[in-house]
Amino acid sequence: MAENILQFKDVTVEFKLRRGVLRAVDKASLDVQRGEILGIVGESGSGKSTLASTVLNIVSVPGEISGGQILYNGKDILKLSDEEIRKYRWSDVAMVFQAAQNSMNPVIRIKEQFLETAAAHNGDNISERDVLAKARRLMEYVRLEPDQVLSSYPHQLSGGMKQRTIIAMSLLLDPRLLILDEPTTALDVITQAYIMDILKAIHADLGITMVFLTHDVSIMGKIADRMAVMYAGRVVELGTVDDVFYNSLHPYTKGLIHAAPSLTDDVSKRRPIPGAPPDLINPPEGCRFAPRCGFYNTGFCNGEEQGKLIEVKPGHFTTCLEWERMDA
Ligand SMILES: Nc1ncnc2c1ncn2[C@@H]1O[C@H](COP(=O)(O)OP(=O)(O)OP(=O)(O)O)[C@@H](O)[C@H]1O
Repeated sequence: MAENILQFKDVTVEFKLRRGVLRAVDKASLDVQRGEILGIVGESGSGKSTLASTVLNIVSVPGEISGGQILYNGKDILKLSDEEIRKYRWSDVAMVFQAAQNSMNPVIRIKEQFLETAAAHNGDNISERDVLAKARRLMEYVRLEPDQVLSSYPHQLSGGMKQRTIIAMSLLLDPRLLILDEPTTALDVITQAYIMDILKAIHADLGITMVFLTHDVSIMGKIADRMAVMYAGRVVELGTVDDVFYNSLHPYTKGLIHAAPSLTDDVSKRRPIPGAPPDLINPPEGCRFAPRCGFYNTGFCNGEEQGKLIEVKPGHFTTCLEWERMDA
């Protein structure tokens, strides 16, 4: 059986807002296997980024992790001391944030950004010389010209170059798990494909575990081994990419796949999912997808769900009670 590097167990994250409590992640459970590339897909607002931020315990204010556990190599990261978590960030787990290319410090050169990262998170005190030697090697890894890029300011680089620089920086302290939040979304298709290629090469070379978050389901087949589908704060389906694509066990997954643009498909065959995701302050009882689901109220589904992922076929999980009718 595959060994888990990371486990989310019933993780709940709440934002206490004026309007009420918004539960961005609601009892999400998910295992990440050592060495795999796991994709998490879901519409904007489904809770992907919030779930990912729990891995580093950096949920943004006014959010808080109000329930569940996040286990890294079996250890509850919510119980780490400040010193332990500082070392754990970047050296065990690194994250490339959404639109990270816009968040680089504009007034310092790339090489100083590498040095600052090492200084902030590296307990073993590698010398500046070693940090820069490593930065050069990593730049080659992401197919950038080291001397030119390391002495540049962020504005001197294209969007794709900045994103590759950030991927290189995330590898500086040899993390075992890399989380990438929409790493190619702001980029053109050619640059996207190039970055995907680089990520696959890094994965093959370093055997690093990757968690890849995106709203674009069509990317999954190009990069991931397994994929999880999130809807309204919950993980509703999980399995190998092939199983989830070709034998979907949740109507939301089917909807997402049929709504996805494809370069080869006839655009007229694209079918958007009707309606909109629920308000997470007052979500519907039972299955949150029911109001948008073609199976709801057709005689056999009354909107109940299993409440958690159930393994209905080996390695393939769903929350939908009607999974057997999914081919109908
Ligand atoms: N700082 C915050 N304050 C209030 N609500 C927030 C905050 N951050 C996220 N949320 C809410 O939590 C829910 C989940 O958002 P999240 O960003 O995790 O989704 P996502 O699937 O990653 O979408 P996207 O790709 O658009 O970021 C949304 O309803 C969002 O409005």
